[in-house]
Amino acid sequence: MSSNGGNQDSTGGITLQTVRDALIRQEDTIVFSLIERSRFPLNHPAYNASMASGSLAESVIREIEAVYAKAGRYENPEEHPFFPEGLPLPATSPPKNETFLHPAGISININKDIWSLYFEKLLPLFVVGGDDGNYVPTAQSDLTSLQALSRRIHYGKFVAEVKYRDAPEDYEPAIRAQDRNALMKLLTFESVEEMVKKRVEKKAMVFGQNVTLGSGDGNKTNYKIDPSVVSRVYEDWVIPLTKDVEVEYLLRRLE
Ligand SMILES: O=C(O)C(=O)C[C@]1(C(=O)O)C=C[C@@H](O)C=C1
Repeated sequence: MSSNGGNQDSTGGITLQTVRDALIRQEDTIVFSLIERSRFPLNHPAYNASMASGSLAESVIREIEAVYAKAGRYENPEEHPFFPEGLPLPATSPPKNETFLHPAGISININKDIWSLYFEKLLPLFVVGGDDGNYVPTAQSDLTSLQALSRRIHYGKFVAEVKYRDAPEDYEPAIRAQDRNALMKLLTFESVEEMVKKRVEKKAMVFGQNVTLGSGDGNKTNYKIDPSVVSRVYEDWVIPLTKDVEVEYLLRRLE
């Protein structure tokens, strides 16, 4: 819980409200990162797998992740690499903090799905077509967005752990039966999802409005990315994938 101001010990202080607050704070990072990415056109050659070792985006991100791995970034249970295979070990061993999460769920990593979804479905929704040749800054911007989305989606582990600890008697029968549908039902709060979708749409309006000093065009509101697209990104992918992580985590909660 380090990135959002909640440095807790193994159990202390983490509640459904604090994990939801962390998700709300992460919305800011996601919305800003998508706005920043929209500065560049699609720049398809950056992620078209035409290079021997995959796309330019992939090779840049692999190198950056290797540096991060050496620095110990992925020792934090909130961080998940996109290319975990063959990463170097941390140069110095970080202090071993006891984690809040159940050990069997820590290794869940759905970044491969997030990666293909991001490039195939999400980018074309809010980025204009075209090619301005800025491939490396584009790849860097993609990584920032991907990490923000990945952190939020994998945060489902923390949400699931809190929900389980709050009511183990509700979750245990479904976990023992390995019943995904029952778990999905138990962890779903539709009214919360509605609020999330509305709030991210509003954030996209506030953070992405074009600011001018002239008084003449005050009623011509113009956003850097379409706020309804941000809401849709949450509705169609961010929330469902967070819930998938929650279910996967809970299925392993009694191992
Ligand atoms: O806040 C929760 O309870 C969550 O599990 C997070 C979340 C979300 O992804 O925003 C997912 C499932 C719930 O239905 C509501 C919201």
